[in-house]
Amino acid sequence: MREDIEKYRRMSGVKSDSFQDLEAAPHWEAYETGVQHYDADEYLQAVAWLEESLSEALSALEECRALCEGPWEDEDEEEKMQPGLYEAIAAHYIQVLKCRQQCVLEIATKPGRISATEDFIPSHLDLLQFAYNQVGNQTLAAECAASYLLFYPTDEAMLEKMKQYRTELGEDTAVTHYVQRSLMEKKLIYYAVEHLGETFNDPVSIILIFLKDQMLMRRTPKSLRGPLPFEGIAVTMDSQQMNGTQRVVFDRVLTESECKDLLRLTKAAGEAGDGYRARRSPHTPHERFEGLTVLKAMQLAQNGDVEWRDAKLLLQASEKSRKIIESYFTPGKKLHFSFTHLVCRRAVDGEQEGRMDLSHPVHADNCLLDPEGQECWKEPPAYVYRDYSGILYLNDDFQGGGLFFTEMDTVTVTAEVRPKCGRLVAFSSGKENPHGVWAVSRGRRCAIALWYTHSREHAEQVKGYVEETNTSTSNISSSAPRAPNRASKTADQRQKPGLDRKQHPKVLRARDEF
Ligand SMILES: O=C(O)CCC(=O)C(=O)O
Ligand SMILES: [Fe+2]
Repeated sequence: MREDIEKYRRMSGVKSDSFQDLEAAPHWEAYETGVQHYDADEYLQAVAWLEESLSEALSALEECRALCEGPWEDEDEEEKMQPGLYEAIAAHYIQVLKCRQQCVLEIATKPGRISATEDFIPSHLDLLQFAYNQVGNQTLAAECAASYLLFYPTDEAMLEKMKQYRTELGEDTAVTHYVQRSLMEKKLIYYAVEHLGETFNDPVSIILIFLKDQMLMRRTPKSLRGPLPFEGIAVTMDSQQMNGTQRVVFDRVLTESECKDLLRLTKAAGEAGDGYRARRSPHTPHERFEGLTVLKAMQLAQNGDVEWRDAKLLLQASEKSRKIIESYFTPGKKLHFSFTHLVCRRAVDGEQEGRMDLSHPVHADNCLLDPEGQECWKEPPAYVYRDYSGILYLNDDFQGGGLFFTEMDTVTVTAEVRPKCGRLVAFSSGKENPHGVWAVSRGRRCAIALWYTHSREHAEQVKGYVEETNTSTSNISSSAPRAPNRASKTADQRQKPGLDRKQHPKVLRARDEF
């Protein structure tokens, strides 16, 4: 392509302005220039560029929205949705609304990237608010703060700033219009979800969190969490106690004897050598990995290499965890297995002295974490279809090996979980839950790592086995007594992992174990 362009350039009559970049996104160029000035503390220039970017972004949004009016994109859907005139009109209108909502993602996607930058519009307001304040324009700073609060009405830091501005406040009318219109569209779509059997995956959930909560509160005033499908399981820590969102720790999912049986199976896993794509030490040379998939366990059982009972127990434990996580996080919405892996990490003797690394570097399970850009790119090679993650621990007789959650910076630890037999930690697989594992410095740490998806296409192919064992799942440790609540860490107890404890790679990271 470059050569072609050079060839055209050499042709007589072709001028440089004859070349037009049809993919150009002026708001992105302005945004990046604005952010560069902002980072260099050049706030006057930052303000000019960011204002330009914001107004370009809003007009790109209008253009995109205008293109949503039009014929059906999906003819199959058209056929499906033709029961009557009113229904057809409603379905068409809902499609237009969904398309318009999608536009927010389109403008927030940097040319050349697949996934959108989260909070693109609000982040303009956040930066502008600070920059205006720096250049002494409190009125405009306050306007930006007020506009930002339209997106995040309860953001404490911004509310605090608003108090400080103590000035005659206005709101940026363009942004007010944008937010109100978006809210109205979401309300209509949600009406359709509730009454017309539509489904909707909100592309931008910021306003939605607020809106959906209000709507759900009306219907289910008490708790949004579903009841657990098994007796005897304790919720030891919830999201709030873990200083995050969509995180939970359950205890007593397995009994001591079930853990023992599963640990017996891990011995076979070590021998079978089915660890992380045959790499013995995918994350650190100081530990050896041994892994066993459900399918492999079944094959080994078929060959008589392991006990059927143990292989079945692996499947039952996985299915039990799936049911618990589904009913806790997504009551009424099916979660499929996406991948299940019985994994042990064994400290290599004589390799622990002066060790600085982690057993598993900080990562998110469905996106590529970019701590510097405070982004997590939901694009391949990440396993983007993973929606929830679970880890069911089997033992605690090892040193180190705690699971920890961090902020997006990958260094500020917000919660820690000490593995032990029967403890299941579960969390949503996205950027809200970066996590890692401290070095295992002595012994062998075993757990069943579980990933789940809402997407049927990405469901793990062990369905037949699951159905076969489904009826007996409820037998495993379903009547154990409840465990006592465990004290949680408060926000001010958050710690930064010391540099002596880990390395912080600065590059984009994919989960690289398979
Ligand atoms: O074993 C653990 O505690 C976490 C492992 C993990 O995060 C992963 O495999 O993605
Ligand atoms: Fe993970």
